[in-house]
Amino acid sequence: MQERSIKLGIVVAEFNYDVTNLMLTKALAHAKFLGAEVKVVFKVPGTFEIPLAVKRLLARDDVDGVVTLGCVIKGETKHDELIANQLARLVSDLSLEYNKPVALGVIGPGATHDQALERVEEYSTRAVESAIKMVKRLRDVEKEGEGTVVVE
Ligand SMILES: Nc1c(NC[C@H](O)[C@H](O)[C@H](O)CO)[nH]c(=O)[nH]c1=O
Ligand SMILES: CC(=O)[C@@H](O)COP(=O)(O)O
Repeated sequence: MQERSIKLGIVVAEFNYDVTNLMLTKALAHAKFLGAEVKVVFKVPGTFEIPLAVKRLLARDDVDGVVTLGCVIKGETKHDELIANQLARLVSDLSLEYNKPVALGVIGPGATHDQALERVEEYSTRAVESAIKMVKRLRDVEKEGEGTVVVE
């Protein structure tokens, strides 16, 4: 039986765009490599604006899961922690609210620019893989079978 297609949305912050644009490129390529369709890319000014965009994409019937991409670089204050910590909490809450996976592809907080560049591929591809795996496994877990059903 042919597997159902997987449709993703990507929300990417424009802040630190020299980093996040590389992340977007990697994420799009990895989604294509894994056979998923990216229906929409929503660019927001910064990581702080990601949650509202995620909420809008999760409400779409043609989006099975959302990948978030951002880069939060340490400044002189703890402003980076404020942004990153809120982001993680809010997107996790949205995932539970909409019963759809939201993958975290946000570098930081506390990152230097060099550390961010070193993590572009790891964070982008990991977030795409997580979203795709969770879409598949959330579908599989509904299947009923004889004995123990292992979802993997
Ligand atoms: N310092 C970083 C920001 N700051 C901007 C905020 O995300 C937001 O856009 C602004 O406060 C207006 O609401 N954003 C990042 O993505 N990364 C940073 O390092
Ligand atoms: C994470 C940021 O918004 C960063 O630019 C803040 O810098 P600062 O902590 O020096 O205000």
